[in-house]
Amino acid sequence: MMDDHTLASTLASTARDLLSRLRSGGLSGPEAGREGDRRAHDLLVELLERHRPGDAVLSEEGDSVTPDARSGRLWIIDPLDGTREYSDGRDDWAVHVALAEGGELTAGAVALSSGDTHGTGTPVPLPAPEPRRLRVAVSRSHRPPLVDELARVLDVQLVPMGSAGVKAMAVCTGKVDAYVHAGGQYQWDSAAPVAVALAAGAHASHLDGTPLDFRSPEPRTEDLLVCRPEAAPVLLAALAELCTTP
Ligand SMILES: Nc1ncnc2c1ncn2[C@@H]1O[C@H](COP(=O)(O)O)[C@@H](OP(=O)(O)O)[C@H]1O
Ligand SMILES: [Mg+2]
Repeated sequence: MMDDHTLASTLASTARDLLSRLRSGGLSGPEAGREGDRRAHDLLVELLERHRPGDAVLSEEGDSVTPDARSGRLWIIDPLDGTREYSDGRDDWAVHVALAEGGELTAGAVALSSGDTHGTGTPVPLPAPEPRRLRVAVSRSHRPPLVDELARVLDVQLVPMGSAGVKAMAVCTGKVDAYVHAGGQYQWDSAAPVAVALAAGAHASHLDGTPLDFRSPEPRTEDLLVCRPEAAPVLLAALAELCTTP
């Protein structure tokens, strides 16, 4: 039997490959987003039923889960993160598969459109820091005003891109130093990216530094910081200042 880390990576890669085939088969625009979301969800649910029949699943495209499921083994999946970018024919989309046990993230994988899959089974440590202006990944289409404020007070370079998984993996590969989001998101947007980033040695928390909660029955979350560990103190201090300044 595959262990949970291997299963998360295999499932994410399999759904990513399906999504890539759908698009290269000519699907585009809003129909690509709708079909991609649905087909990737159906595939992941079917594979989880086959490989982990006793486990619960929380998916962006599925139903809510019971409190019992929250205290046991719960797969938190986003079959297509960055649906807008996928529909637009861009490459900044990803598949997220994470496992939470009693609310603790214990495995996860993010499959990128490039063919790379980052997983907790084979975590790659963050590359050495580079002496440069801090780079912060930010949503293209849900850009929080707070990050423009952050760029002003800290003189950071903002790098817009789609998908929470793509942004968190950009921290893991050293393309950027941080990913900052505010204004809302869901547990399926952050669970796998956070599991992989933590395994690679990154910092992940709310913008006020409090831990993320994947046991909460409310799937909506407020904000997210994923960053290189040495960047966390300066970012958290600046964010605390901005959040208390009227
Ligand atoms: N303010 C907000 N409210 C709800 N969801 C949000 C949000 N901002 C971002 N998201 C979700 O977070 C994911 C990453 O967003 P972005 O690409 O803008 O960084 C997207 O998931 P989906 O593409 O799975 O819907 C998006 O819908
Ligand atoms: Mg998403």
